[in-house]
Amino acid sequence: METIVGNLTAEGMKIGLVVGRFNSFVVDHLVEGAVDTIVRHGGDEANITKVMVPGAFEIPVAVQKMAQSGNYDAIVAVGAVIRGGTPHFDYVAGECVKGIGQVQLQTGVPVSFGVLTVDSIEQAIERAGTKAGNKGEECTLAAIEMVNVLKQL
Ligand SMILES: Nc1c(NC[C@H](O)[C@H](O)[C@H](O)CO)[nH]c(=O)[nH]c1=O
Ligand SMILES: CC(=O)[C@@H](O)COP(=O)(O)O
Repeated sequence: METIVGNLTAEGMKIGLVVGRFNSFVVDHLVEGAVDTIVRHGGDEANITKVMVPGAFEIPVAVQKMAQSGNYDAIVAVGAVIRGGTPHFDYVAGECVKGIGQVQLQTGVPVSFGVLTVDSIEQAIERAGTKAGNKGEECTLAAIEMVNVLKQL
């Protein structure tokens, strides 16, 4: 049986980082985790292109344009959607994840989902570098691995 596994070296990779600015007090830590992960795995910070958009709803269109450019080996999307008192959360989070998934399949460019979808600020803080890890770090590792997996297919 042949098993294909992607290693976690980011050497030579050009990575797009699309950042939903909403809830920046949390998202800034996701960005830190993403950049730190790329550098710690052999990537060059000079090869990261960070794009700021207003919120999670705008992430997919920026991801799409970057993926279609052919200039990036992978794209990492980070943001934080925190549930409020109305159904708005469902629409924002739903469109974000659907759009990102569509771009990945349409372009073949690995796009990792590092957008927190949480019920409280506390849950967001826990997943932005405290007791539940850093979603920016996790999704960046996934992006790096997928670049190295897809190269072998
Ligand atoms: N409530 C959150 C938003 N809302 C803003 C939308 O993402 C979008 O920017 C606006 O509807 C204009 O099109 N965005 C988040 O990223 N996180 C939230 O909790
Ligand atoms: C995710 C959201 O859009 C949310 O933060 C908005 O809060 P609300 O539902 O109370 O308007």
